[in-house]
Amino acid sequence: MEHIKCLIIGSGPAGYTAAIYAARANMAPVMYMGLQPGGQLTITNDVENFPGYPDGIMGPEMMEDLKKQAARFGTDIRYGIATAVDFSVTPRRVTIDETTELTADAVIIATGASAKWLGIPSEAKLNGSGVSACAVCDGFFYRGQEVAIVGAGDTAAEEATYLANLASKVTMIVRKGEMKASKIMQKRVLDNPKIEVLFNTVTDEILGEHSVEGVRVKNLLTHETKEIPLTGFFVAIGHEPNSKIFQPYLHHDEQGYLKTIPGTSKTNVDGVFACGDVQDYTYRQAVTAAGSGCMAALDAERYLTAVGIH
Ligand SMILES: Cc1cc2nc3c(=O)[nH]c(=O)nc-3n(C[C@H](O)[C@H](O)[C@H](O)COP(=O)(O)OP(=O)(O)OC[C@H]3O[C@@H](n4cnc5c(N)ncnc54)[C@H](O)[C@@H]3O)c2cc1C
Repeated sequence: MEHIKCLIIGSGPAGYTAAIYAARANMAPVMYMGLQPGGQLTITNDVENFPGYPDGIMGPEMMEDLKKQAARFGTDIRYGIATAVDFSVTPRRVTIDETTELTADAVIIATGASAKWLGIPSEAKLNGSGVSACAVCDGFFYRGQEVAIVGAGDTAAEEATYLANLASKVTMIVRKGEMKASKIMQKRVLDNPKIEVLFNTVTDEILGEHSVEGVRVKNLLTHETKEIPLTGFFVAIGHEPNSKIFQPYLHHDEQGYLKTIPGTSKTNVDGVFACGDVQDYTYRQAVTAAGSGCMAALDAERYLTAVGIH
């Protein structure tokens, strides 16, 4: 069975940053990239808020740069998905693609979180062309334009308020007769003159051939449909952290986000570290993921030194 000193699971900004630091610290990191090599940024176009790119950069290109940088220092980057773990034994045991067993002295989990989508065909067709699951990332592109946001929780309410600072009008589409968001967030939305909330309403179809031109919504009480012209369509119905296989061993919240000791990347299991969106319900940005990837590599290096593994 192969033994690895530092195993990194996931190849988003968190995983690659951890790999750069781990490789430069002589930790011989091995990375498994998972189903989505490069992570969430490979499904977006312009990234304009990652420091160091004054003219912005395409998401896939930025992830290719990160990959090259991690490889340059010797990271062993492999295709494969971690399908099972056993963190009750030392060294920690990980199964790749249900067949390959390996052991690792330190494990860095950087498996990210996946946005939940409505699942309608027009949403998939226009994803990245006006459809987005990240208001903080993409709201800027719709300055002075009309947008819609779907969702009813705190994140949707927060993102609607964020969008209202940029867009000329925000239509918030809420399936039920009330929001799930906290009372204070609801009030903030309802008091905002730039936000119109459509209760008991669902998205029938996002309109447009090559980019979003509008949305057709349906009122569930009256069954009436109407078309609203707009250019941006945001989905804020939640994220699912990719943490299922780790949950039997690692502390997590009710949504599955892994818990780390505040101010560190340490989980409740020695030698197992978590970074990026899989442990971050709050910020979920590339730069915060990268920052926590750096923390995970440094925490792993100090752990290996402390237990005498060189
Ligand atoms: C449409 C969109 C646009 C965005 N735009 C921006 C932006 O402009 N600026 C910004 O800062 N942020 C943006 N974000 C958010 C940003 O993409 C995330 O915060 C960031 O990618 C999180 O990085 P991560 O490394 O934690 O995880 P991810 O990028 O989610 O990567 C997770 C990695 O883990 C792998 N993985 C998962 N499970 C397994 C497994 N079992 N075994 C092995 N590997 C596994 C996946 O294959 C993937 O490589 C955007 C997000 C979306 C969806």
